[in-house]
Amino acid sequence: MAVVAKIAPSMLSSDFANLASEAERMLRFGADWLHMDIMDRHFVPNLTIGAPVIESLRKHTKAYLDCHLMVTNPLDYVEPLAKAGASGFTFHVEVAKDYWQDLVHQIKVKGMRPGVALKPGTPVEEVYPLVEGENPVEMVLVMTVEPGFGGQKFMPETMDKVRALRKKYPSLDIEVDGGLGPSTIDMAASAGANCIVAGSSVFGAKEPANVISILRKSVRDAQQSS
Ligand SMILES: O=C(CO)[C@@H](O)[C@H](O)COP(=O)(O)O
Repeated sequence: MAVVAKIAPSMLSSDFANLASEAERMLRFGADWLHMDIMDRHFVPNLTIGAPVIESLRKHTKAYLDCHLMVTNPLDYVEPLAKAGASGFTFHVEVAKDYWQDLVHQIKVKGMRPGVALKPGTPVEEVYPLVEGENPVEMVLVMTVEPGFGGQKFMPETMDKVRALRKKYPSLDIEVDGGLGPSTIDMAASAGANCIVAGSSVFGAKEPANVISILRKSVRDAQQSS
């Protein structure tokens, strides 16, 4: 089964004081998902949002809220985020090596879609057991910058991981996040990524709808030529 292109503007680059209207604007411009960066100032050196903000946003939209947990203790967030209305729950493999099975089980029981993320320095082999296990994750998020901040430079060397994942798992959702925009998307799309997170390139554009459509076209073109 072919994987579907999903374009997910990172709301970290939005005006947080107007989150609901920013979300509505992105969906109107063609976004498939809204990417929500949850940071605890421990796993990463930045602090952003948590369940209360997801809950507030959920009151204004039915959109898929793709939550990326850059936190040291993801288990603590399962119940609150489920209650808040999160759709996807992507945790980092670096913190969950000893208990990912329980974590994935709880995420699914609470009705969310589990994903696993890995930092640029983490070997891709570390997520294989999570994709192949009895209770597998449904998406792998390959970080293409060091997690923590928007507006960083895309790291092309992370594409080896995307290529390896796509070769091994033809129907897996593979997400990339960090430094993606019109000048870098072809590298990610041709490596096999189908879920594209983009913050500054979309929110900083004069015409965000154009950027969203360029990102989608690149993924579709790469899929057709593969
Ligand atoms: O998770 C993160 C940063 O840790 C990202 O979601 C960024 O927010 C993406 O922003 P750009 O690199 O596209 O500006």
